Amino acid sequence: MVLLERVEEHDNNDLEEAIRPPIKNKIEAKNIQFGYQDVRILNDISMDVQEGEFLVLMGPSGCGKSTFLRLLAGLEQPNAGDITIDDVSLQTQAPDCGVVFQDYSLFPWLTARNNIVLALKQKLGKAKKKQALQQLAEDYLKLVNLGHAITKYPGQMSGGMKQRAAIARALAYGSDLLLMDEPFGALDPITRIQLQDLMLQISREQKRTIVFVTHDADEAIYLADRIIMFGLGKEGAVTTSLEVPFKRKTTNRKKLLESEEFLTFRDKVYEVMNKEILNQIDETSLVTADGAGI
Ligand SMILES: Nc1ncnc2c1ncn2[C@@H]1O[C@H](COP(=O)(O)OP(=O)(O)OP(=O)(O)O)[C@@H](O)[C@H]1O
Repeated sequence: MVLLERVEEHDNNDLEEAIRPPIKNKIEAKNIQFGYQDVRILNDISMDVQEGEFLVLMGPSGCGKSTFLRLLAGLEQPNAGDITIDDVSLQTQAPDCGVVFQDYSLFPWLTARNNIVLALKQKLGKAKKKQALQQLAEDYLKLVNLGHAITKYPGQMSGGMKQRAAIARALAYGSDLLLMDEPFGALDPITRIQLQDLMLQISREQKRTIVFVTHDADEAIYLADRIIMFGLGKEGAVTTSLEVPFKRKTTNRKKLLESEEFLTFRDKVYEVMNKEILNQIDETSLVTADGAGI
């Protein structure tokens, strides 16, 4: 726990307390319903996320994955049902979570370090020593291998670097939960692989609870302890849970992706995905312009 050791050096109990990684962070969503006006998006969704679990959400476009993340982040309230973290309802206490989207969302006028210092200030309030916050921000940037870029502005960084900085900021900001909505969707394949490995390292070393949305089955299987597939039921989203049946990979990535167990499980994921997609097409697309079936 490099960061904690470093914080202890700062001799600042408040700061240490505030950024200490979580001890518990079990999430439970029970009978969640959510919609906009008359349109039902989520229908009776129940699931849990275990402490330290890497949960991946998949499913066809528009089925409500991002909406569900927004509920987990406390940005929207369910119309019915409840979400709790360690038995505390999000209706009574907002979650302490960091969020990473596809589009980096860094402040362009701040350096990488100051983007994180700002997040730490928002989290910790004022009256924290500036030097301690800067040091901590640098430590988070080193954690994501950006130690060489602490004074760079977003405009001077590649997409991969910006996304690393966004991950560092989310880690600094949220300690209960890390929510990631297609965070690597805009990156080239090599950078994407590097950041997947970074996320596995973070998940392993920091024991964060992570909920991650992707459309990429290989990425999902490589990262997840469990995959929850959203599908479009008649009344809104329904889910299927798929436990990844092999242990987290300290092994060689290429070997893993070519292994029998990986390929067999991928077939199963595709089967569920295809079923959901075909259901959606049945209900929406197989109709000609004059309303007749094809
Ligand atoms: N602010 C809003 N007002 C009305 N409808 C919305 C709003 N935001 C999202 N929706 C609708 O809610 C549904 C679910 O959207 P959401 O973004 O959660 O899906 P998704 O599964 O994340 O899709 P994708 O994979 O394409 O990102 C969609 O039909 C979308 O049009």
